Amino acid sequence: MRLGKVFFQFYGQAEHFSEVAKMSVAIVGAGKIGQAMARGFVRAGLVSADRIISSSPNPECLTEMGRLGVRTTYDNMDAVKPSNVVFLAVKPNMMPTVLDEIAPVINERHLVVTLAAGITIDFVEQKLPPNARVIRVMTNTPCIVGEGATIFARGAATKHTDSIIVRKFFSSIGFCDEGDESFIDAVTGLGGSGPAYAFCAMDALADGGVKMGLPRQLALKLAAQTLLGAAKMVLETDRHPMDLKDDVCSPGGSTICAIHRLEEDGFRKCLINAVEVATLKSKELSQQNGEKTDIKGTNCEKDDTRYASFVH
Ligand SMILES: NC(=O)C1=CN([C@@H]2O[C@H](COP(=O)(O)OP(=O)(O)OC[C@H]3O[C@@H](n4cnc5c(N)ncnc54)[C@H](OP(=O)(O)O)[C@@H]3O)[C@@H](O)[C@H]2O)C=CC1
Ligand SMILES: O=C(O)[C@@H]1CCC=N1
Repeated sequence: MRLGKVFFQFYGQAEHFSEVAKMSVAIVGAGKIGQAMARGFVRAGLVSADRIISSSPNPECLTEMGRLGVRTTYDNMDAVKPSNVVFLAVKPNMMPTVLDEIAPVINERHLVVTLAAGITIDFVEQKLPPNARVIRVMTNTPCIVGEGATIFARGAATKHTDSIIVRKFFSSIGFCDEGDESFIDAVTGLGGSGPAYAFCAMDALADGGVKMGLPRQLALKLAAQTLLGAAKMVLETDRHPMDLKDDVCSPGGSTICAIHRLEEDGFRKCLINAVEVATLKSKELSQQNGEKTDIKGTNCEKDDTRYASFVH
């Protein structure tokens, strides 16, 4: 009996996995993250480019998608109607318009996957027909090279198989796990925005190398490879980062002097604050609940009183 159940689960999942390759995929919004996902899925061999159709009013974005072999359209309905999985990759303030537009054609065949920061599952469900299957995802641009970090949360009408499908998509382009929706704003502040912090760190490290006489290209390569190596050690050794840090700090050596300087200059505090303000910004988008979302109008600078208690 138990073995039968295991067999059922295995073959049930395997069937869904192979079915993903046969699915028709819409990516509504052909911008940075839409393109990164499309590239990632195609590069991973999960779906062929011709099974993806992407819509956007932006001709340059569509040209980029077209270069991947992805079909393109200016009309969201052309993308959504024939698809099984619909990724919504437009800015949060466009979500109400796009949801109103696609709602009339969404039915039980569609799995709607929303990527918009701060837009809740509840908001999307309210805009779509009853029982629409909605999954909220937060991912990041390294999915373009198969190293994304994705957490997803399921809506009320989704089934276990929908989880399997989303997991299959995002596991093909990096780490993916299911989490509570209440995590998603913090996931945005850390994982969604995090690549930007890492790119800034890399550039600054390279500047340091250049200041000390290294050629720019070599400095950048060293900075990138060093962050990659450090990340791999954390992921593969199961040791705490501070323990790994200790191995680098020779007694009386150069690294401990640099660590002292980083502490004096508030390096760790800066990163904690960055994750905090990005999370709060994402939460603020949730509170505005889409319709009133105005990214440009929001000031999350250090002197903004809304953030004053969090940014020291
Ligand atoms: N960038 C990232 O790293 C991540 C982004 N996200 C989320 O993904 C979403 C997209 O972000 P991002 O890719 O950075 O943004 P972009 O501005 O790069 O892309 C948005 C795309 O949507 C298009 N668009 C605008 N209006 C419509 C419409 N009515 N119908 C269809 N397409 C439309 C835009 O065209 P045009 O340029 O003409 O406006 C553009 O092609 C956001 O909600 C963001 O929160 C989530 C995770 C990571
Ligand atoms: O900056 C943003 O709002 C989006 C969400 C996470 C990454 N980019």
